[in-house]
Amino acid sequence: MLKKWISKALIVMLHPIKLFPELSDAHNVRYKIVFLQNVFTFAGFVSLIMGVLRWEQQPIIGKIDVTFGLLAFLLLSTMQRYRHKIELIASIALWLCFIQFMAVFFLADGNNSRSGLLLLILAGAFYLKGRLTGYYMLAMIVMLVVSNHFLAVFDTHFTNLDILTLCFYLLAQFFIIHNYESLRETQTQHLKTLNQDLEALVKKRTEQLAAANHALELEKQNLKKLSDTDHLTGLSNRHHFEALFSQQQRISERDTTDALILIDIDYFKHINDTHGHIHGDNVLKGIARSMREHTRASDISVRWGGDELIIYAPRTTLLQARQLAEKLRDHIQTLQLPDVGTITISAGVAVLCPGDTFSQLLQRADQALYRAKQAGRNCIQTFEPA
Ligand SMILES: Nc1nc2c(ncn2[C@@H]2O[C@H](COP(=O)(O)OP(=O)(O)OP(=O)(O)O)[C@@H](O)[C@H]2O)c(=O)[nH]1
Repeated sequence: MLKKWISKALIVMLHPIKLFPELSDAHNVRYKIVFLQNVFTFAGFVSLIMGVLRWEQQPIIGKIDVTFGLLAFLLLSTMQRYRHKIELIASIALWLCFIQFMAVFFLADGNNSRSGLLLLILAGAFYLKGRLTGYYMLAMIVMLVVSNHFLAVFDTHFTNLDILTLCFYLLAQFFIIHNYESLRETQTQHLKTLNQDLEALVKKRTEQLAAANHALELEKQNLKKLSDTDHLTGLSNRHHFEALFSQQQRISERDTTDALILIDIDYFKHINDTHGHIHGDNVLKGIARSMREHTRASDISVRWGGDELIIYAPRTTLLQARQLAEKLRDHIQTLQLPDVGTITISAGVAVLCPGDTFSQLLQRADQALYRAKQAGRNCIQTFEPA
């Protein structure tokens, strides 16, 4: 039963969270470690020296001092290994000091300065564990000192005046530290508020920046699309195709057959001259639309310049490309364009051979197109590889 109570009391005393709920403050950990290192070193040496000096005259106090001196060094080395347990170590240190100083206060004789020790514990309690623990300590010290004085459990040889003076000292120190702690807490709270405001501002600015970045990125993509697109037909422009072609060429080097269909509108000059440029533009747009409708997503439809258009069809054989061109030609001649009526196209088809340059491929398609025009227009010709 007694064992159970002792262990319960120990747990309550040593567990900083249970006894001192307001105190665990991560920001103070570093300062507490430095503080405790100093305290343990200093208290260790002082207790050992005092213990040796008192050993002869006051053996009990001498032994207590030596014991606590050794404990201080033990705690010092423990703290190096268990820095993350700083709150627990601080609690242990506080209670050990409390026991040692109270023991010295009650058991040592003829030395009035021992009451000064009690002021030290109070300061340590405030510093290590905050205001609440400071209040507890003050209450315990005053209660123990006053009740011992009246009950005379230990004969301390203090007079009534001595005890009254000590209580005043303790109260004076309490007010000083209490005011200091209140001020510090207010400042900490103020800093926390400032920090929160700053964090909120940074978050807001970050979001604004992200939104601006997103808008910029969209604008960039838009501009890129505009610079890659022929504004009349909406097809890729020559510049974009030339840039793309270098990538397609790399694909063709990996044993694939790519085809190029070079399309030219028949008698386009005549259409322009007869119906005007606006109608000529509409013809170009109509053919571009047909090209988009008849090609796959992987094909690239390009306005090469003037009335010349290109379909670049990756992984397509000469036969397949010819069929595509025929289908397109067939479709276009069935279109009935307002005011213009029927139009036709001619096309030359060639395939990319390994190691080809773009101009070689284009040249072959152009030769085939020339033959289509020579053959009377509205037809497809292919350039058969040797
Ligand atoms: N409406 C319009 N016409 C253009 C545009 N670009 C070029 N052209 C005209 O397209 C015509 C191209 O004609 P040519 O290539 O000489 O020959 P064609 O009349 O098509 O005759 P063939 O190709 O031999 O059947 C020229 O009159 C150019 O002025 C454009 O953006 N809009």
